[in-house]
Amino acid sequence: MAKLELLPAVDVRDGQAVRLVHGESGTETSYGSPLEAALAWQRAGAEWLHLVDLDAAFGTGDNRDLVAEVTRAMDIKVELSGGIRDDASLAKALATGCTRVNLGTAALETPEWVAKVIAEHGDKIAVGLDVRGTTLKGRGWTRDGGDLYETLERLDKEGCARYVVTDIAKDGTLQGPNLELLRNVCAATDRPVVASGGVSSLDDLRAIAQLVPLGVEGSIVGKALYAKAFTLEEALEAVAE
Ligand SMILES: O=C(O)c1ccccc1N[C@@H]1O[C@H](COP(=O)(O)O)[C@@H](O)[C@H]1O
Repeated sequence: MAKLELLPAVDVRDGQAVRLVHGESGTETSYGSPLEAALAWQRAGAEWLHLVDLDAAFGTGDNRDLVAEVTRAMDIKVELSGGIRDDASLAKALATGCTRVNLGTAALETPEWVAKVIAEHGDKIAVGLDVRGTTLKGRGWTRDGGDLYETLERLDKEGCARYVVTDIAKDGTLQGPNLELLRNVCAATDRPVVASGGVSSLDDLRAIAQLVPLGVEGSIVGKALYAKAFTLEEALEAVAE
């Protein structure tokens, strides 16, 4: 059985590595330098980094130069997201050397552009399906963007390579992942799925790893690592079993 990939997260707001609760602006807990956080995950054995420019996602400015610096400093694969919504922001993101980008709002608001960049860049493009219930959310998770399964069907037809599925109700809460949502999305698409939101324990990661045969390829881990619920080394060992 393929191993579950783990993607430790570094979310950047106002130049700092932060965690939010339910993705809500104003709930930030700060964890210092994004570069130091990213290097710490790399030293601990991460093969991937999930790097988010939260200001760009919220429309409160951006940390583009900083996330580019962090990406360039990494020897590991980087999934870059936040505010990648047009040709200029996509070109800048891809120029960092990241392995892939994750598009959120654009997939909801400018579907023609997303279809075009999927056709041009293939698996360098993932789409983030950030949901409350089955309603997609864009613009810093503040604006409704349509139905999850209708959008998934459209993106599948356009050749989208993979999806990053976040249950907003779980994100940053340490309440455990939404396994039912992950199972439902895997049943609706044959593309790989990266799970996001709610991981609180090594048992949560083992439960997500059980979904690998269904199509779950990886899991983002954020708050649990920063809150020291377990170490990244322990997490990597747990999913290697
Ligand atoms: O990751 C978060 O906590 C988060 C919170 C609120 C908004 C967005 C968040 N994350 C990432 O942002 C991108 C979406 O950015 P955009 O809509 O394309 O500008 C999404 O991929 C999430 O990874």
